[in-house]
Amino acid sequence: MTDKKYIISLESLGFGPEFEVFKAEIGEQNLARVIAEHKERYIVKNENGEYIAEVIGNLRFSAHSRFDFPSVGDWVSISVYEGGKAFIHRIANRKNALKRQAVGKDGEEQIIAANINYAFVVEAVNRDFNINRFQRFLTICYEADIEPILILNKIDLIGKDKLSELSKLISSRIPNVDLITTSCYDSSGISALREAIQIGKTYCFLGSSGVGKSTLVNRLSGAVMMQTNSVSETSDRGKHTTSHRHLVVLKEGGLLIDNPGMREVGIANAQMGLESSFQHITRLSETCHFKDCAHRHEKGCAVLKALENGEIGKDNYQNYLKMQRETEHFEASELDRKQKGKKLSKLIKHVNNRRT
Ligand SMILES: Nc1nc2c(ncn2[C@@H]2O[C@H](COP(=O)(O)OP(=O)(O)OP(=O)(O)O)[C@@H](O)[C@H]2O)c(=O)[nH]1
Ligand SMILES: [Zn+2]
Repeated sequence: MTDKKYIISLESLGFGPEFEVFKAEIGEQNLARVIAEHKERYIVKNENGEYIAEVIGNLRFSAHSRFDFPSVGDWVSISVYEGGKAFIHRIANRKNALKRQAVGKDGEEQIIAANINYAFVVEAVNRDFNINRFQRFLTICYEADIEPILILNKIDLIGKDKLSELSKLISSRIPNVDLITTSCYDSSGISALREAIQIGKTYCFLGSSGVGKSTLVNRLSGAVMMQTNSVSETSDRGKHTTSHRHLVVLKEGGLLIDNPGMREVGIANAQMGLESSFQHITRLSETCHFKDCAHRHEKGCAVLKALENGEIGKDNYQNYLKMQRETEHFEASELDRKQKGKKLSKLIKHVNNRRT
């Protein structure tokens, strides 16, 4: 066990009523949250401190996929043994999970983090600013049932006029989602951001590479209660052990997950999220002549009509189609994967039958 002086409650680690049953089943003393993941080693934390943990054989053997392994943010049942080490026995049902498609394996999903309340979706104001990407990340949030908050960062790079122009654009395209404008350089908006963070809630940062996610996390955790440095004290691999995903517990409450590798986030099976992030288009599509209208060239398409009369922007429409295609592609490749799996198992049966 390490860092005894940082004793905190389960609630401040994000524990909520949805995990009460799990807690009752395993006993409070065995409950912990996964705060870091590195290969197959984890750091788990509870009221007593932090432990380096690995999954027990049973869990490993019964696992069907990556989903059955712990990920950052999971609540787990542990048993502690000597030297601040623990075994992970079970994972509580996830409230939600942020997923991405594994690199190179078409269609297969990986869990990035679990049990998240809010996502800070970050875009920077420089030349790369892209409202479609904002919307793309929103789609991911809605699909995962994570409430988004928009951050427009690096506002030190532009003047007041440009900022108000961008803010207007964002609030017209994405109404009903809070927007915080920040600069890590001159600190503007950082206190507003800090105020938006609630005690015991888990936040992840989404946004493409270079928008300033890590810088923002560092700014917020300037008074970090506890980075997960305890691993480096006990492991032989030094500080870099924690370079993977981890959950930072802020001194003033609130839990942050920085997400390196969010670059490859794709729209995995996000039909539902797509519908909520393009509410206007979805509402229109209910009045299309054909029920399965793809809004591309169909007769009586309400979306195309709205596009024609300027009710929806061309940009918005094209972005919608692009994400639609991606979703379809994902669904198709997943189906393909399942069919291949079936074919393979048939083949194996066939071979086995011939042997006997
Ligand atoms: N001008 C300006 N630069 C910033 C600001 N915030 C971050 N940067 C710079 O932007 C660059 C990228 O910042 P990071 O925090 O590494 O970006 P990231 O989103 O974490 O990127 P990945 O880790 O690749 O996903 C760094 O050089 C930062 O110093 C800001 O508010 N203003
Ligand atoms: Zn249509």
